[in-house]
Amino acid sequence: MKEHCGVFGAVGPEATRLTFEGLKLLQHRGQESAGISWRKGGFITTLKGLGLVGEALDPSKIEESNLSIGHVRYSTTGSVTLEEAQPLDNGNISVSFNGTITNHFLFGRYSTDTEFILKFLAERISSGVSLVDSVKSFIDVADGAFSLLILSSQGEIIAVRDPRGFRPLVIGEIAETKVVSSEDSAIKQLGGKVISYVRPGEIVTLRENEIIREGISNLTPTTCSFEYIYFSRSDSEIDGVSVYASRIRLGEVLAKYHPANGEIVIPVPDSSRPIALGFSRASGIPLEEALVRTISSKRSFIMPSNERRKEVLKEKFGVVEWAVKGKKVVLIDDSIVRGNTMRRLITSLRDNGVREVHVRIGSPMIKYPCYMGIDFPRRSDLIANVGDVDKIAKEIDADSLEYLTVKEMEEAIGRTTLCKACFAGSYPLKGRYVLSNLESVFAR
Ligand SMILES: O=P(O)(O)OC[C@H]1O[C@H](OP(=O)(O)OP(=O)(O)O)[C@H](O)[C@@H]1O
Ligand SMILES: NC(=O)CC[C@H](N)C(=O)O
Ligand code: SF4
Ligand SMILES: [Mg+2]
Repeated sequence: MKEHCGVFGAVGPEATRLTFEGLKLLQHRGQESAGISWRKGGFITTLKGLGLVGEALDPSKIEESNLSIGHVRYSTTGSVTLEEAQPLDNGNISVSFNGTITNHFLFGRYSTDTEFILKFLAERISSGVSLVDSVKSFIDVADGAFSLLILSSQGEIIAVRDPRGFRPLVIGEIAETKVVSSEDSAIKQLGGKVISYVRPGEIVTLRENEIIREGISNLTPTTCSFEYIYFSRSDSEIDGVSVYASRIRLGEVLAKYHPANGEIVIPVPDSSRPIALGFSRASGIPLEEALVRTISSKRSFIMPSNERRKEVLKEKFGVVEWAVKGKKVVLIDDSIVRGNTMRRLITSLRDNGVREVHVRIGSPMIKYPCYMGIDFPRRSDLIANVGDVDKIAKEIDADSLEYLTVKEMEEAIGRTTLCKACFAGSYPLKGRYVLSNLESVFAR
């Protein structure tokens, strides 16, 4: 799957430096491109590049400013080009966003949903509507997921979270500077503190001397379960719920309802580590770090094509033969999407003399596409499509395979206000869409 993106913004002293540092701490959310916009003398400048933050942005080209937003991208629309990288600016406003505008195609032909947002707002503003009111009419018409930052040449940043709160967004402060970030771990690691998680539907205006918060949605939030399962960093809290604690509990609940007859528990690094730890503690089966992740490897799931995903996986894992040879192992991952990771790992484990592989997954089976910020837009891409659990087990060559149920996942995360569309098929969207139409609109 391709997924999310990360957004970071700052108002106050050292805004651009903090944005640059913040983006590095959100790198797990997007690895295709990175960009920063800042305001100097009433003008907006944007610097963008392809690749990781360190490759894409030369810090010596970033000017000092007290108003800045940034982005790390994992595309869900369009392609991986510099033009489509974010932030996207028109000289007047600059837009940086995490999510997918599910209905953007109903408003015209845009290369990305970000372009739609920018043009929608620009059109309202040019007809005399204020930025905040333009944002309000955007919220009225847009469907889907958006944690969105808008930097204005007038000297403010507006931060908005969609009315269902699909993606995380948090405001905080680092010394004198007000910041907004996809995840609170970035704020805390930079020495700052959280002011508040942005509430679903809320519009926050950040200026040097004030924060104005308005508008809250009365819809039940449906925050993406995958933020807890895979996407966010373990040291983040989403809306006050610890991602690490959720992952530990996913493992404990997995051990409780889906025990496995193995001699060691092996995590698939990185994101399943706390899940495997929870499973190991609850089951009493010792944990072995028998898969070693190549230090330079990227997240495979957020690569833009299946070829690139497989390339990443080829170099990603080594197996500690000493730890696994002759053993029955319980292999824990947070999710199976296309099955690339599992296929590859089980083959490697067997090549290293493993006797039995029992796979336990810390999420329910992914059967439906996502159009709310994560990039698995076609049913045919999902391994769940090959049939029932036994067929999938056969496909990945596992001796046994079990997933959590949706209820068990909710029990573990400790939150029922979650989106579960990719597991259950019912989409918490405003509009009703025919799945096969969305599949062709979002096919890339
Ligand atoms: O079934 P698949 O299509 O292979 O996708 C699922 C895998 O992708 C993710 O890992 P990823 O490599 O993206 O990142 P991680 O190192 O953070 O776990 C996820 O944690 C699974 O391991
Ligand atoms: N993952 C995301 O949040 C992607 C943002 C936006 N839909 C894009 O394609 O650039
Ligand atoms: S469909 Fe799945 S991946 Fe997409 S927002 Fe909902 S829970 Fe998250
Ligand atoms: Mg993984």
